[in-house]
Amino acid sequence: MTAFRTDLPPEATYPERHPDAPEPGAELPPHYVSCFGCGPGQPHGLHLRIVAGEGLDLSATFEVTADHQGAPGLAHGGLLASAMDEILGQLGHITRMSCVTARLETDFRRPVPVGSTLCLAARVDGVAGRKLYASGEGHLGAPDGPVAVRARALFVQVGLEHFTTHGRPDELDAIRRDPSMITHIGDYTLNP
Ligand SMILES: CCCCC/C=C\C/C=C\C/C=C\C/C=C\CCCC(=O)SCCNC(=O)CCNC(=O)[C@H](O)C(C)(C)COP(=O)(O)OP(=O)(O)OC[C@H]1O[C@@H](n2cnc3c(N)ncnc32)[C@H](O)[C@@H]1OP(=O)(O)O
Repeated sequence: MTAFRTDLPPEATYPERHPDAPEPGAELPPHYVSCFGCGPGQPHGLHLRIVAGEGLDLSATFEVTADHQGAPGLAHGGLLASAMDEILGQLGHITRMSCVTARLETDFRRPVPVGSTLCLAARVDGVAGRKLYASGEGHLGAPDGPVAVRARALFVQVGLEHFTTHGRPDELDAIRRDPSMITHIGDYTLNP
């Protein structure tokens, strides 16, 4: 049988919920105000509002609008993958690991009509060193509705230098002027 690169390795462990993780039921702050997935200051974004679960899990709703079309009246698959990337990536808030997506696998199981609400769920499956394994689904209409999209991902923990080395100076300078544009996870310090 084929082993997928997001299969949990044998050395993976299941981490504790971090004591500084958002309270169960709390809405997560956007990690960056201009993020396409969660940023309130991003006019073209998905504006996902993500809520912490009891354990190493998150939920969110994605209102699918005419702006999200691929085929007429149907959501674009790439945007559905983006929504899954966002909620899976935000699991770093629960483990306090600042991560970037290394691999994202997506199964599209049903078409998602414009006007539908997609109820997203995501959970940590395990951690191995810097690697965080996660999976999730998007349910049509309700949290127990039919599964329209399923995703598994591997995230890799990175330090602040990942962003300061690769990010565009204009945006980095704007954050230095107004650090409230980002939410710190883990060991980020902007002005060491
Ligand atoms: C002042 C500014 C501050 C800004 C901060 C603001 C916000 C913070 C932002 C994000 C974090 C917060 C929340 C996230 C929320 C939303 C989700 C959206 C997330 C994204 O949308 S993020 C964009 C897309 N994302 C990328 O832009 C990544 C590009 N990429 C790289 O930057 C490198 O590629 C990296 C870092 C991934 C690894 O590079 P590296 O050099 O550090 O480490 P290396 O290559 O050794 O990999 C280590 C181990 O992972 C294994 N591994 C790696 N890749 C694999 C693959 N594809 N499949 C299977 N295994 C893989 C290796 O095999 C090895 O495994 P082993 O340790 O067992 O050998």
